[in-house]
Amino acid sequence: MYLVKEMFYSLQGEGAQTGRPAVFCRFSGCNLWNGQERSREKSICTFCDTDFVGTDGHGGGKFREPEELALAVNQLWPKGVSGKPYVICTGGEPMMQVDEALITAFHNLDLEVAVETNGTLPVPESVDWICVSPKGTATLVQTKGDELKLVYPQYDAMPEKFEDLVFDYFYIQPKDLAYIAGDVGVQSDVLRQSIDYCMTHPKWRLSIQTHKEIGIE
Ligand SMILES: C[S@@+](CC[C@H](N)C(=O)[O-])C[C@H]1O[C@@H](n2cnc3c(N)ncnc32)[C@H](O)[C@@H]1O
Ligand SMILES: Nc1nc2[nH]cc(C(=O)O)c2c(=O)[nH]1
Ligand code: SF4
Ligand SMILES: [Mg+2]
Repeated sequence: MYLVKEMFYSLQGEGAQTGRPAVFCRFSGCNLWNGQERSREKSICTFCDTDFVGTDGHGGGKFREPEELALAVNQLWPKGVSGKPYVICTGGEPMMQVDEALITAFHNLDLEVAVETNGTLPVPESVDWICVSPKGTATLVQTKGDELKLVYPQYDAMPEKFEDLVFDYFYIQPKDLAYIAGDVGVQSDVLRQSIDYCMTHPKWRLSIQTHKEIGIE
């Protein structure tokens, strides 16, 4: 059984695939936060910008079989849009649910498969695009992939810790402070610090959450 919060067709807003059309499949639940605001502060991941609780979002639900979920995703790729359909498995933490059977079901329908993961759980090699976004003190187990996209700054997870891992692209993504309760800093300072870091460490590129800027999902 796969629990999905929501599914929608949009453009990848972040990282190396920015601007690319994709079906987003947002899995329910996360291993670094239970999604309840009252436990945010004491969770391992404190700045999450996403509601991943339950299955009540648009296109969300419970899918008994991998083929059933793959079909539902495939149906969100608009008829007549050329090219291979691209699905981004996100969440919540998708690797709590994504398994070989689901990846195979996607591939059998000729979909290209990406994941957005916090890197605390292993990702099968069969996934076509792996984006790892490390979180605070959480132990990283997925130490290779296509892109490493670090939300910045995180004082328990600074870029130096990750720069020798095996990824093709390294991104700094300014932390969006809008979701954090209390006095947590100034958004313009976060942006300035992120720009400064990239300008002094050319291995790292800036990733802006463009979907938030242009007002799409
Ligand atoms: C909601 S997470 C879901 C996937 C997975 N759990 C993870 O953390 O990578 C999707 C992406 O949004 C990023 N993100 C979450 N909250 C953010 C925030 N407040 N500011 C910037 N990026 C954020 C995550 O780091 C991740 O790259
Ligand atoms: N447009 C858009 N791009 C995204 N890239 C990663 C996202 C995510 O929440 O995982 C996301 C998202 O929520 N929307
Ligand atoms: S690990 Fe990802 S989904 Fe989980 S709380 Fe953090 S940003 Fe949100
Ligand atoms: Mg998002």
